Amino acid sequence: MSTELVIWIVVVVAALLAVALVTGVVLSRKRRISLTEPEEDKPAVKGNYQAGSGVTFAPKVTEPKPADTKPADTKPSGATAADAAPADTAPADTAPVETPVPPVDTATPTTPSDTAPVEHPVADRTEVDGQPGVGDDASVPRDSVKRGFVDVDLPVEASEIEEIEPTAGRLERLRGKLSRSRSTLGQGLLGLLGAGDLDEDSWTDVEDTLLMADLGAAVTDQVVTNLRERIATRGVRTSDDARALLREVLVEALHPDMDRSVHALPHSGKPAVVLVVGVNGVGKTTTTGKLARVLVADGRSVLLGAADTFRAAAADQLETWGSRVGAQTVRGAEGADPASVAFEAVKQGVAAGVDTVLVDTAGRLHTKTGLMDELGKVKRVVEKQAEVDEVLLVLDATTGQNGLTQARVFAEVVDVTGIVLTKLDGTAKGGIVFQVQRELGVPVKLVGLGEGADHLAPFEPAAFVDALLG
Ligand SMILES: Nc1nc2c(ncn2[C@@H]2O[C@H](COP(=O)(O)OP(=O)(O)OP(=O)(O)O)[C@@H](O)[C@H]2O)c(=O)[nH]1
Repeated sequence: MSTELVIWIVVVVAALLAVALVTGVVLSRKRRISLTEPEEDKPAVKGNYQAGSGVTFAPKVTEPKPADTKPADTKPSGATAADAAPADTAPADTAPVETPVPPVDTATPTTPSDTAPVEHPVADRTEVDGQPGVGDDASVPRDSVKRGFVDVDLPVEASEIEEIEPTAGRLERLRGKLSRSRSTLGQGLLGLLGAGDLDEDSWTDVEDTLLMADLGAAVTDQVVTNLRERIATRGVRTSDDARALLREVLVEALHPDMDRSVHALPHSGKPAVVLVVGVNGVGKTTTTGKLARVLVADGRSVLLGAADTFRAAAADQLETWGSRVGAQTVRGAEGADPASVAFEAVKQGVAAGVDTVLVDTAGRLHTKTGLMDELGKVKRVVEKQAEVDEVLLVLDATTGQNGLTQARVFAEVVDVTGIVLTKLDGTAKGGIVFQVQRELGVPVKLVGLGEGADHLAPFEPAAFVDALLG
């Protein structure tokens, strides 16, 4: 073999090696590029991941109370009829419970009609804590078929409270809530009066029934005297006659002519200011929230003042109500001077031109004179900004005589202009309504008939007596 041939062989081999080397490098690069391609697809995967964060697709659901009103755009696309109603649910004294829902792909919206929902293990799980369970994929595999929208059934409570009930006729609709008082007072009295001729013992039983229902001695005297007179002059032949007479006398005792309108509308270019006062736990914050809800439903703008700086949770609770109805809440630091918070709330309300400022005050014990003086200070300080139009004293109907004692002390400190009697649903002593009005000479304007957001009713004497008599 000649030297020249050897050289050619070496050159050819070297050339082949070079070609192989270049090909190997190119193939290796190509492989790397193909690995990066899924990275470019990541936005779709990322989209799914974000959807599962709970921000966009986690409607708040509260039990047993109303949840926050969320802007419409936070509702899951493809929401069900239940979703479509305002997510305004959530009890005030309970922090709203966030219920994550399974992630829904927003990157490529589809509808159930064009893409049949595809089963997904996470969606099927009942405990939807947002984390994959054993056997689940950590995320939706990229190559899996995209799911359509998932219909999420909200708890029944949530959809029930989502619609704001009109206030007119609420007492009639909620009359069932007075069943305990009806069975003791209404049915007891009807039974006695409908039994025919009444002897002294029967009248004593009538008196006892009225006293047991917390009408108090003075109102009981008045009712019995009126009943005896009218039965004597008109006569009672049927149970319907007895019912009509009893109704007449009880309605009269409730002074139906009293002005029960809540003074919560603006005047003189300034918002109306309503102070909500009462001792701890009677339902002030709840009532403030329910009232805000009613005002907003009537088209009024409301600002809430969380002047209960004594209990931090009260401000949170009020703020929750505020967010549910779209009302701003002004609050101070825990332990701050309640008067300064009330002052600031009214100042901001005036500046913002709202219709009503509702101030929830601290529920101080009436035995603590200094603290009660503080309430007087709240009123005086607020009045530097705007007139206080209404001071609503909230009383818990289940506390009976104790509630009356509280009422007297509050009436000494501030001019109470209206009474809200709460928790009438939980007592057989609905007769407290009669007594409290007589004691204070102030009308019961609103009654609380449950913990639900719409369980606040304007007080109407005739409807109340009808509910008691069944
Ligand atoms: N059944 C029933 N419960 C009510 C009613 N009104 C309020 N409540 C409940 O009473 C409890 C106390 O209500 P709050 O509004 O926190 O009372 P508060 O007076 O603001 O209490 P403090 O902030 O401690 O002064 C809550 O569990 C309410 O849900 C009512 O009309 N009926």
